[in-house]
Amino acid sequence: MRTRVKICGLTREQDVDAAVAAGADALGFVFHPSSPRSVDLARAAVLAARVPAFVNRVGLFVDAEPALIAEAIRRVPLDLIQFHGQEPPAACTGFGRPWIKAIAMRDGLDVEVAAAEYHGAAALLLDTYDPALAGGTGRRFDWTRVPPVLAPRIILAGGLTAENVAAAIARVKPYAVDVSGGVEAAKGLKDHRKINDFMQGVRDGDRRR
Ligand SMILES: O=C(O)c1ccccc1NCC(=O)[C@H](O)[C@H](O)COP(=O)(O)O
Repeated sequence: MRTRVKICGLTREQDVDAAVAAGADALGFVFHPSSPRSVDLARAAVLAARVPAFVNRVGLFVDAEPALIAEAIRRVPLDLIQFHGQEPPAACTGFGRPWIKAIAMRDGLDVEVAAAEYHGAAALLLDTYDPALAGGTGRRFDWTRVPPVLAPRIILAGGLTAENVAAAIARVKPYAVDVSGGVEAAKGLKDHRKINDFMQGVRDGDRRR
């Protein structure tokens, strides 16, 4: 199976185009005001409109008001919603879109229990826990904590780069990988060479799955 790739935190037209050209399967737009990668709805609508068919547009929220999520769906062509905060399962449904739940890999977390709790999710995005940041930490977690039985539902995130993504794929065999900081020149500004190198790393990983 080919590992899918989501590139998150896009803020510029040229970065959207570069990610699509490199073969990304999904692009993430961060609607979390305190993120350095945050975009407002008008900007996201412009960026999302550039994305061709068969590439998914993902709107990322952190404990957002339902009214804001509903407005984003009205104004921005979003294919999926990513919940990246403390949202309980009931808060993730009812928006008329498939959804991804991000799970912070804090010490002691039982991933299988979390997966059962969020059984309605299209996928679970496992990300590094940081008490000060909701996401985009740029740091990896211990990949051996991912139960192999869940791998087909997992989007692996946290500190992935062109240098480590092949090993991550060989170890975890996730459905998809998610990257933000590992393909950036600065926060919110993607480096197109890093994007291409990352995609090559994914292909290398797929040969080792
Ligand atoms: O990217 C952010 O700034 C961010 C802020 C708040 C919540 C989530 C955020 N990003 C979520 C993502 O999906 C990132 O791609 C994921 O956390 C991995 O980031 P990185 O470790 O930089 O690759």
